[in-house]
Amino acid sequence: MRLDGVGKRYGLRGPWVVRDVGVELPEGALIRAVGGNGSGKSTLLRIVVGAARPTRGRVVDAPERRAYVPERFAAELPFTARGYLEHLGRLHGLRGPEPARRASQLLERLGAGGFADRPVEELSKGSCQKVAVAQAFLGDPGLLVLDEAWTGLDQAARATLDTLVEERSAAGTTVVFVDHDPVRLAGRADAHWTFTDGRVVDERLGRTRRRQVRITVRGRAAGAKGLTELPGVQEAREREAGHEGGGGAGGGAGGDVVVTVDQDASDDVLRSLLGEPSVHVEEVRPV
Ligand SMILES: Nc1ncnc2c1ncn2[C@@H]1O[C@H](COP(=O)(O)OP(=O)(O)OP(=O)(O)O)[C@@H](O)[C@H]1O
Repeated sequence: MRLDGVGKRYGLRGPWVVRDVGVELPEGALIRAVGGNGSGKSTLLRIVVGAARPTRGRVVDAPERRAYVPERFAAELPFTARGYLEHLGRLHGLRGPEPARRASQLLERLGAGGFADRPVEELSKGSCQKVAVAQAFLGDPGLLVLDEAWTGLDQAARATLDTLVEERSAAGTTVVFVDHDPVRLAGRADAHWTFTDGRVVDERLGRTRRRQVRITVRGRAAGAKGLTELPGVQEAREREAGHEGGGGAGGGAGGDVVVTVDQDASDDVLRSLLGEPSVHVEEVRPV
């Protein structure tokens, strides 16, 4: 994905708050946006995620599935926290019991299980922010944009959000985030976008990501279990059942397993997967 000559002004004669921005968003990159108040970060993030249109320029090759935690979350919702997340889960393509399972799991992880059945509009600001965060992790997006998503969360939920972001990033989602804490995900970012009066300097941090390959297999009865012990395997994850393109059975029994493996070890891992009876290799692709 990339932005090409993107500019934005509000109103016909308003000042340009984003000017001629050309940046690349490589698949799976973790990008931090940095800059003073009013420098254009939120405006550009809205354009990146498709929540606003650029006045000039264009957004090229944006992934279809996108998730967003906006700077301000509209809390006047006629739903309970759980009901809202389940509803969104279905919109994200989750089927059967999956929306409920994922909603409960995310609310628990964020320490929000205790108010899952209260109306969102009655929740405290921090609790509401947990719902705002949870909704962005329901699906399996190609792009995730977080605009000060940590703000208002308690310490435990902030740490959980760090972990959720790292999980998504390891799974190949491109992530763009803004946060006031300068050490937030320190050492993890692949690039910094530094904003000054709407202009952006794209600094590649040269974090050496090892080249990796993602192998999707179906029919492995033991799910992801044991796969991370194979040399070169960085992650093995059961794809959520009921998700579009996901395996049907769930719990790993016959569902899809996505294995992320260092490229140098990928031939050996493929050989051992192909050696397993009843395993079908669905897809092999570089990350
Ligand atoms: N809907 C809007 N209508 C008019 N002007 C806007 C609107 N949204 C933002 N602006 C203006 O655009 C400029 C950039 O705002 P933006 O929110 O993108 O900056 P930011 O870097 O995210 O700031 P902060 O760190 O304070 O959140 C500011 O001058 C702001 O007042």
